[in-house]
Formats: sequence, C-alpha cells, structure tokens
Amino acid sequence: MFICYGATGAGKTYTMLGTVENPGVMVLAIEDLFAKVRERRLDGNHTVHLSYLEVYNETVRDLLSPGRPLILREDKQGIMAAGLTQYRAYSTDEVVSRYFSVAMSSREQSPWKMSSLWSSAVATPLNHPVSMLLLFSRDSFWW
Ligand SMILES: Nc1ncnc2c1ncn2[C@@H]1O[C@H](COP(=O)(O)OP(=O)(O)OP(=O)(O)O)[C@@H](O)[C@H]1O
Repeated sequence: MFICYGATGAGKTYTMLGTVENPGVMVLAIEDLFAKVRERRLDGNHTVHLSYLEVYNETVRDLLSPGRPLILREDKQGIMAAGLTQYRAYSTDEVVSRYFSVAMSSREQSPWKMSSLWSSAVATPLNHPVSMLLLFSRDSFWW
C-alpha cells in the first residue's frame, strides 16, 4: 500500500506518476505486477483487476463507473464498497490510460484548480482517491 501525503507542490504527483521518461512509483509497481503475471502466465491462474474509488465529503464514489454513492459493508474479509467495479486489466498502458481518462473526466468537477491533469489521480485535502489493483489467483487474491 502507498500513501502519498504532502503540501501542494511537494511532489506527490511527480513521485507517484512521474513522466514518460522517468516513470513514478505507481507506474513502476504496475509494470512489476504485470511482469510477475507474465512470468506465471502458463499456469493460467492469475488475473489483474482494477478498481478506483474516491472518498469525497464522506461519500464513496466509483470512479470507473460514476453513479450513485457506494454503500460500505462489512464481511468476513473486512470493509468493502458494495458494487465497486472490478475492471479486468491486461497491461500497464491500459491501467495508466484508465487513470488518465478518469483524471480527464473529473478535472472539471474538482473543487481545486488542478496544477496538472494527473493531479486528480492523487489526493488533495478534499478528495481522497483510492486505486486498487487486485491480483487474483485460483485460490486467493491479494492487493
Ligand atoms: N523530484 C522531482 N524532480 C523534478 N521535478 C519535480 C520533482 N518533484 C516535483 N517536481 C515538479 O514540481 C512541481 C510540483 O510537483 P507535483 O505536481 O508533483 O506536486 P503535488 O504535491 O502533486 O502538488 P498538488 O498537491 O498541488 O497536486 C511539478 O512541476 C513537478 O514536475
């Protein structure tokens, strides 16, 4: 789990996303995850799913499928957002472009003037985006 915290302009977006020439922590971690899945592809058991939600004013929204706020429920595995989209992802580029399209669509709605397009993919004092990559294997999953 990564938590990126800091004042405006401290470098949160740069650290997490970086640039095309110098990718950030999040992009490198996603690349690493897909590399591991490719190494194990012959067993056919491993798949990667992306979820992306935002906690804003104490409501939880599904950023991959905007609509009504999600309800939080507690089950044996812990607290979960009921009905949260789990999008099957096949490559780093695909995951990054999903973040990009969410950043594009939420930019106008943000109460903060974003310093860059990517800024809506990381936390501001008012909104708290949470992205989750779930790696499923036949018997279990971890994130
Ligand atoms: N390590 C670094 N090397 C080069 N440039 C950097 C570095 N860290 C930050 N910057 C530059 O500093 C500026 C502010 O960084 P960034 O947008 O990442 O801040 P932030 O903490 O995400 O700000 P905000 O909360 O306002 O979105 C950007 O132009 C970014 O490219």
